[in-house]
Amino acid sequence: MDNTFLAQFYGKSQIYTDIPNHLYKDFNVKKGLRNEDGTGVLVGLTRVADVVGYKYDDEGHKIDTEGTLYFRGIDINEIVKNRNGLRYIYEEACFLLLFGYLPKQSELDKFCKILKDNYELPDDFLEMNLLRMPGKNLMNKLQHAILTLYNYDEDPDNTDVYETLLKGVQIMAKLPSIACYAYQSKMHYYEHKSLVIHYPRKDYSTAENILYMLRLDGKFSEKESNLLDIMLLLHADHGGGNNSTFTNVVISSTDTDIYSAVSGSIGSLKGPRHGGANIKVALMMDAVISEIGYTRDDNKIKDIVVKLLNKQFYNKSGLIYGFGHAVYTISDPRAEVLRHYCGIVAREKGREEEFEFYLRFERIVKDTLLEMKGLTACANVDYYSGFAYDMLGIPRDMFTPLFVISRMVGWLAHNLENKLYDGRIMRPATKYVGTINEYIPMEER
Ligand SMILES: CC(=O)SCCNC(=O)CCNC(=O)[C@H](O)C(C)(C)COP(=O)(O)OP(=O)(O)OC[C@H]1O[C@@H](n2cnc3c(N)ncnc32)[C@H](O)[C@@H]1OP(=O)(O)O
Ligand SMILES: O=C([O-])CC(=O)C(=O)O
Repeated sequence: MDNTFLAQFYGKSQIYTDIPNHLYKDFNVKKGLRNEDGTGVLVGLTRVADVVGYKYDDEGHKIDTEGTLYFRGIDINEIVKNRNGLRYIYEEACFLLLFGYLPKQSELDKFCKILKDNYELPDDFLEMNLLRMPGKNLMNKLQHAILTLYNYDEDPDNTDVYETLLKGVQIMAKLPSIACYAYQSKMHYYEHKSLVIHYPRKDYSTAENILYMLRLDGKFSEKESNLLDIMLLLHADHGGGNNSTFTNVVISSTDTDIYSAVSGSIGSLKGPRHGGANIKVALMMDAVISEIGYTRDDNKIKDIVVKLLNKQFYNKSGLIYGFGHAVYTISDPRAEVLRHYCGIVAREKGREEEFEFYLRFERIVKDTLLEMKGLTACANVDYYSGFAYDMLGIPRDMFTPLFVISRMVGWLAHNLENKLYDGRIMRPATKYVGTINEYIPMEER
């Protein structure tokens, strides 16, 4: 495509289209839907999850606190701590998020059975949509696959709340197979690897099936599936304000089908400032480690951190992926859990040197962000998740798709809540700040 003219039009357009930055302040526009103090503009009420990173003192000043994440009022740390050998901790969290209470064993069994009965994909779906049409990016492929599921639904445009629950649970159950097969298909087509297709097993949990479907020999240890189960739990929801969940609710508020809304959420989660940060962290750490190795020299690490912030290294975005958060400043509770597990697994797998480097890098990034940008920022969930997945032998292509598998339940829970208790089409306003112009006939321009 010859872009010369487009470049010329684009260059000329800026005289006509420019919006001076001060106007945002003049009209009190909340850029990024944020208040002056960085907190999010209130756009809804929820009882699904609470993301706590600050409180207000008596004078109304924002005070940063350690991060806490509650699912239906229960601290996620309590869920992780009380695991007690349960194989279905993620499924238990799904029940909790969807129905608001902790299931009795019999209720959890019934819920898991519904998921298991829906694990498999419709006839010909695997062949027609995944094997014959491999995708070079799994997130885009997931969007495509979800939109295609619409065609297999007899009543896809039914947006009734209960129907949405049924459809959503079916999507949740099928996502692990879709993602794993999309990965296998990509590897086979683009990398000429052997095509591995294991059908999901009904005696396996979501976490177990993912490991089973990804591995050639289908084998995994209990420790590995336990860690993945916890990771799925940690990613399952993050309140109504995170970009992909908000996207879901915005799209659904038009009363469109759930397949369109989920596809939109996947598009949002792919972004490197959101869920896609987990791949960026892995790539950034590759670049850092190949430059300075697992050095214990803080100065060398600081130099590279400064270069990252000054847009002189890696992708020159100026961002350090895996750090910072819209709500958490002092700590992201999910990163705390993951750091703990990464330490344990790294020792078992002989990867202590790498883990210690991650710890040092984390400390220096935090100090440098404060020093250079005045920003109190912590490692977020995406900083340690890739390292953990890597130790589980999970390929990078699957990092963000795993987030989708896990977060689907959060999207669904907020979608249902919004349908039940808000239900109005989302329609904020923008202020026109251009001029009013005459239409000039062609011969006079
Ligand atoms: C699952 C998740 O979505 S967790 C988040 C995953 N994303 C990442 O890890 C990407 C890196 N982090 C970021 O881009 C940001 O911290 C976000 C998107 C997570 C949050 O963004 P915001 O809430 O807008 O950031 P915040 O208001 O705290 O940032 C203020 C300033 O600090 C900068 N900043 C924030 N995080 C970082 C970072 N990781 N590296 C460098 N600078 C940063 C911002 O660019 C901004 O600078 P500016 O005023 O010069 O433009
Ligand atoms: O809350 C956010 O903005 C991003 C996040 O951590 C998540 O969605 O898990």
